[in-house]
Amino acid sequence: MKILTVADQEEMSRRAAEMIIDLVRLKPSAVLGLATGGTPEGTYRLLALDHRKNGTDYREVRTVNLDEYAGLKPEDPNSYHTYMETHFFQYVNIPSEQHFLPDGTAASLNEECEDYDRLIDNLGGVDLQLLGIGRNGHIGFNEPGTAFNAGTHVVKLSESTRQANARFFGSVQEVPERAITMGIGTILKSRAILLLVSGPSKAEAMSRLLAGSEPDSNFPASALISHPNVTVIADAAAISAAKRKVGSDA
Ligand SMILES: O=P(O)(O)OC[C@H]1O[C@](O)(CO)[C@@H](O)[C@@H]1O
Repeated sequence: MKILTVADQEEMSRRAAEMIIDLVRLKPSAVLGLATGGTPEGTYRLLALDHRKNGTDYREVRTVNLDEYAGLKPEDPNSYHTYMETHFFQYVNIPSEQHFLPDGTAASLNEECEDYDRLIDNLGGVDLQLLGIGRNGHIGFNEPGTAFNAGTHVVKLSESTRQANARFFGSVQEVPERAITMGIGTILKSRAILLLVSGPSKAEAMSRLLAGSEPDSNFPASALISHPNVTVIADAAAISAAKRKVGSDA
């Protein structure tokens, strides 16, 4: 796992956008695994800017998102379908039939999960998976305790995740209790993984990544240790808060 420390969230976003642009230029039909949440918003903004200014071409790109809330229709303002449209898809030229997200309203969520893993395989697998990290170390919506070989599945969201995401909804009660997420096993099949970590709220998770602990299912991001091609871009705020945490725990 390669850990790059950068000055701030803007530099983190710029480095991440550069990696994605380089990949798309090298492999125009790349399969991009995409993430939601606050962390990647700057990266999407810079990709949109680059597309407008430099014309990076996304016509052949396919995208698969990590997760979606159960029960939210694609057009719901809080769905991850809407997030992706708002922050990225509307600004670049990926044909809409090449955007894939799990359907949180499918009649059978379990079948939807199986279909989603099949879809990713049929696309030839993910070339680069973008990830954020939850305060408890979750990746996608894989909460602590998830098996590292799990495929796409339905999860019950932890209280801390619902609290953290309440800022996007009116209140914590409105945050759905369940979601569909790519499993850690699905994520680990990606050929390359780019994990973005920003801000002091990620101190606990970042300190565990820095410690390079053994894979532990209670800390989902530790699954990434076993993957041969993981880059972590962390801003100084996350790194220094993590180091302070290690110091105060010692
Ligand atoms: O980037 P944020 O908003 O801090 O969220 C971190 C992680 O939590 C999630 O939003 C899920 O709770 C992930 O999609 C994201 O990677």
